[in-house]
Amino acid sequence: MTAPSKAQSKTIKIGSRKSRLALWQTRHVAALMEEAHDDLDVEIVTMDTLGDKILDKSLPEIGGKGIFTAELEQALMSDAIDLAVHSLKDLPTDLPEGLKYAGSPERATATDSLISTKWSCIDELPEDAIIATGSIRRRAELLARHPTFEFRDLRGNIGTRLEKLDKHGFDAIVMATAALERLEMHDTITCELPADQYVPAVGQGAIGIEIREGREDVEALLAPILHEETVAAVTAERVVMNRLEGGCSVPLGAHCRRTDDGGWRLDAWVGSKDGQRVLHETLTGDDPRAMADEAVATLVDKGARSILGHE
Ligand SMILES: NCc1[nH]cc(CCC(=O)O)c1CC(=O)O
Repeated sequence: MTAPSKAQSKTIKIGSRKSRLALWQTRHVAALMEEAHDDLDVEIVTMDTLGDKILDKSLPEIGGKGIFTAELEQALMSDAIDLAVHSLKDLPTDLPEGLKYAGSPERATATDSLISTKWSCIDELPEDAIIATGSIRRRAELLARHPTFEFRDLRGNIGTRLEKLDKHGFDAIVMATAALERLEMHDTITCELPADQYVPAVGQGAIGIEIREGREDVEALLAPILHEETVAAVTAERVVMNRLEGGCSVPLGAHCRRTDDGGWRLDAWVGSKDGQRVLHETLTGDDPRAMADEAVATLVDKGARSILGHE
C-alpha cells in the first residue's frame, strides 16, 4: 500500500522565502493543495536566501545561479521541507543533483509593466528618461527601442522599489506585472509592455515548485494543482534558456502562450547588453517543445551565442 488513506491526516512542509511576494505565492500553493486534498495539513517554513541578504549589489554582481534558491534546496535535500515554492523565473534550469522542477499551477500575467508618476506610457517618456531596473534583459530590451534612455540599478522587494521611484526622481521603473497583481498593487501600473515587443523573462509570472527526486508521494499530492498548459509553455521557455545558457546575467527573453486558434506562439529574444544587436524569433505551431528547439537552432544560426558573449 502506498497511498495514505483519506482519513489519515498528513502534514506537508512547504519552504518559502520571506518576502511578501514569496509568501503570497506559497500561501497560494498551500491553499490549492488544501483544496485538492481533505485532511492535508500544510506547514510553511520560511528562510532567507543569499539574494535576500545582499541588497547592495546587483544580481549579476552577486553572481552564480540559484541565489534565491540554494538555502531552500538544502532543506529539500535533507527532507526538512517536502517542496519549495519559487518564482519560476528565479529557478535555474540546471538544478542540483537529486532535485527537480515538479511543475507549476496556472500562470499569472507574464508581461512587464511600466510604473511612472510623471508619464502616461512608454512612448511619452522623454528621450533622456531615467529608468530604474535591476534587470539586464529589461535594460537591453528598452535600449533596443529607446537608445537614449538612461538606467539606474534597482534592487529590493516590490514595496522598496516603488518608494524609490519618486524619492530618486526616476521617470519610470519596470517590474513584473504578476508581482504587482499578486500584491494588489495593480493600480500602480501605468502601462503594460506588450509581450511581443518586450519579451518577458523565461518563466515570468509562473510559480515553480521544486522537490527532491524520488518523492513520488509529494508528486502525487501536487498532481491535481499543476496546470498542463502553463507547464508546457514554461518548459519550452526553459529549453530556450538552457540551450542558450542564459541565466539572469544575459539579456534573454522567451515567452510561450496559447493563440486564439488553439495553437501556440513562442517569442524568443536575445540582445547585447547595450541593445544594439538584437535577434527576435516568433514561431507558431502546435508543439511548444519542438518550437523551442527550432527557435534555438535559428537563433544560434543567426549569431545568438556571440551576441550573448558566449564566444
Ligand atoms: N528577480 C526578482 C523577481 N522574481 C520574480 C519576480 C516577479 C514575479 C514573477 O515574475 O513571477 C521578481 C520581481 C520582478 O521581476 O519585478
